[in-house]
Amino acid sequence: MSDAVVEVSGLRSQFGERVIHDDLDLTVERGEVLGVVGGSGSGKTVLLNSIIGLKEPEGGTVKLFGHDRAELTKAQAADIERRTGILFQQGALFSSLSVIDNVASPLVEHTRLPKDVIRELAEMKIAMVGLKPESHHLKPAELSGGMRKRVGLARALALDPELLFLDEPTAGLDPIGAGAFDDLIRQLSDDLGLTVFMITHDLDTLYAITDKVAVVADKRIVAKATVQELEQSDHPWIREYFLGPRGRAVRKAA
Ligand SMILES: Nc1ncnc2c1ncn2[C@@H]1O[C@H](COP(=O)(O)OP(=O)(O)OP(=O)(O)O)[C@@H](O)[C@H]1O
Repeated sequence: MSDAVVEVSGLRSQFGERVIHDDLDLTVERGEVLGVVGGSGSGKTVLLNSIIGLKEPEGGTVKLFGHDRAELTKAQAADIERRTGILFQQGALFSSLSVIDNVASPLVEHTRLPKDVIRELAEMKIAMVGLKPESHHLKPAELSGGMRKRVGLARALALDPELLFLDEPTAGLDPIGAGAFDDLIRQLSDDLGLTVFMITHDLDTLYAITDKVAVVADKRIVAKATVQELEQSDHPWIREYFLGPRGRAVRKAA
């Protein structure tokens, strides 16, 4: 039996007349770290939004943990929300809340745990992403971009999700910060068995931590394979991406 955590079949997405996805299929297996790449405007974020329920598909089905999104009961929707963590591109932190309150917010919303337990759990998550206790009382505006991403990740992990969505997690980080963030995600996946769906433009990330890479082009997923397999692809966009100058530089360094 397949152990798919995400199953997208025949997805059609449109804005007015404009078709973004047409008959798109994608499966994400349990425990997999999947990179999602594609040209600018190819529909990666729209795909993410369709999977997490921020965009209603115009056709096809999206299943999470075996449940069709279109047929969820309220209880199932809440259960899926609890089992899913999301790190948006800009971190999407609450600017008026401190680091610890940001990380605690999903616990406050989704559990009835006592305050001190919530605090302890939030502190654990903050430590897990490599931030020091001194950061607890800082506000998002007082943090560097890399720290903000870590806080966003700690918040995404607050409810111990099985499935984590990341939208360009290393964008805006310097190469050393990005490398450290990659290592952290891989380690979390290995230690906690997390399934990761990660949109990225970062070739270093793809080579360093993904099990498979899905390529969005021509309104569908044109390939889902390892980076080594994609290097052999005949698809023009994939060839340019992996075998162009940037791809060559990354492979040389690897
Ligand atoms: N709310 C919206 N209304 C109309 N068009 C939209 C909307 N959201 C996205 N689009 C269009 O859908 C297409 C896909 O957008 P999407 O953000 O998914 O691209 P992307 O692959 O994530 O790009 P990038 O790598 O540049 O972030 C784009 O052409 C965009 O203009």
